[in-house]
Amino acid sequence: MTTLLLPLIQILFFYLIPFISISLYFLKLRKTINSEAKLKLPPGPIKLPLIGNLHQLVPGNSLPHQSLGRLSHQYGPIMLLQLGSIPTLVVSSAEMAKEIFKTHDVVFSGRPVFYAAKKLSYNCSAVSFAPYGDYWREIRKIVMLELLNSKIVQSFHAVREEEIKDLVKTITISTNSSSSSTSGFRIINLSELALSLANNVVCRVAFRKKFNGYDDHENGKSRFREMLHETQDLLGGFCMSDYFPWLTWLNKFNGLEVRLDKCFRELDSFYDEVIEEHLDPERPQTEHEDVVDLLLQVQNDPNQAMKINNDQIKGVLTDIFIAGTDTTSATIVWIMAELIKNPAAMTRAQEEVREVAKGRGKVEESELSKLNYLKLVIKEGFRLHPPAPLLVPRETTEFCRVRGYDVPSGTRVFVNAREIGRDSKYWDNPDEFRPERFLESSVDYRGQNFELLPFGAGRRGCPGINFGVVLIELALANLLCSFDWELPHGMRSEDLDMEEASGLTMHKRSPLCLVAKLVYP
Ligand code: HEM
Repeated sequence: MTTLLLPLIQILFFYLIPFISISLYFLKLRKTINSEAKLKLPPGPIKLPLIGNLHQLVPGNSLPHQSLGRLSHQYGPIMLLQLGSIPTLVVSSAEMAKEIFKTHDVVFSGRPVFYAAKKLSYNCSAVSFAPYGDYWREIRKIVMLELLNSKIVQSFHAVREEEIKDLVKTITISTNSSSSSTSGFRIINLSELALSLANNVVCRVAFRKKFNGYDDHENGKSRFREMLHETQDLLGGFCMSDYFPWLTWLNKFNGLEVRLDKCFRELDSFYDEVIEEHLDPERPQTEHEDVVDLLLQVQNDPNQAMKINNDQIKGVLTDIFIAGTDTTSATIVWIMAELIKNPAAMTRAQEEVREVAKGRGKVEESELSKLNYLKLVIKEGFRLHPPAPLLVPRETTEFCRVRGYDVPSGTRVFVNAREIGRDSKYWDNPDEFRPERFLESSVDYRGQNFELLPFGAGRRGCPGINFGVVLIELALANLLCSFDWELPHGMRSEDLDMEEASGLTMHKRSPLCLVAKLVYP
């Protein structure tokens, strides 16, 4: 019996399924070609059979936003590519971004469903991955009103201040121990410390536990760190079926499904543990509620229009971990790297924070509004290094005409925020880090000025902007207040690697390692 079944299964997997998939692909292709012939589509490069323009996305060592930026110089600020079998619109100018985020915002408010994201966001229960519609509207409203409004973000100030105090203490202890250095000063890995800071703040705000509190002591590993890292890796990695949906069956055989299942099970049991702890009536009360407390209150509130279940709570927690940690730490690192390369800006920012912190040696959250120059530094950092260079992909929900071009329903959309932030049409010497350019300008990053879009814009613009920015401001203010920063001995600022890494968030490719010298108040 088994000897008969085996060849049959082999025929099915190796011949029949690929044959059916390829036939379906060509049938769809014929239908698409027929309907495209009648449309006035945006310009774009010639497509190869089967893969379309996929080969042009990552030529050589380029990252997708860099390759797309180069293509847009050739084909214009609105271009259409075919990535695998997915029509993809790429928007690369402020004018075109305004068209899609303002004039056609509703049509452009869909999100494509990616294979890994669907599973890890509890079947798209997270705000960021939910399809445009009633569920997304309600869950976003809950997140905006109950979790991320400015009063609640402000209520977490003690967590931020404590974590930054710990960060300064860790660096101070390192600077006092000269054991591991060659020049008498210890080298600080700021990339690692900034990531720990963001993770600790988000974990304490989300469920009142330190990021390092979930350690696997037996194996000496941080269970949470590994889980978060794997989730980000899966969400940011390349998945064939996101470009060739007819190849979804491959995920069962290429190891992806197994990896995803394992990651999901770990994440899920971790969330279950956290929710159970929060439901324990014996749990000690504290002054402030955390995100899980707030979501459980929403779940039990009879006045809420939508009843949320535990999977939806877990989806929102995934939102907060994924969207709120790497983006913030990457920004802190890029800005510190730019300041070290631009000593005049560093000195000006330090003079400002030290004046505000006079005699106390630290900046408090209530004093951030006085740091005008630091705010310009942060704007300039976001312009040059938006942590999500292509934002989060959108998808058109129906047919639409943009500046005379036809954009079919279901088109995937990338907005190249990094390219727009360096467009010489809006920015003088666009590659220069020059915070003073904002002195005479009211341009801001909150989604109203389409030449600066690190948080996106429109209905689906980032709801965590206040949460992210306040941590970035407070961290930078205190790093600049407490320490003088230098490059390691013998290194020149031209040697500092400013290359970008691939992944869900645009990190600096190599960690930022600097020498810190404690400044006494
Ligand atoms: C430097 C920090 C951050 C940056 C640069 C950033 C950037 C972005 C971008 C570009 C988008 C896509 C916007 C669009 O499609 O127009 C987004 C969406 C989102 N962000 Fe952020 N983000 C940051 C911090 C945060 C934080 C701290 C949270 C939560 C605590 C958060 C939660 C979200 C959520 C839930 C969405 C999805 C919104 C939707 O689809 O309706 N973000 N973010």
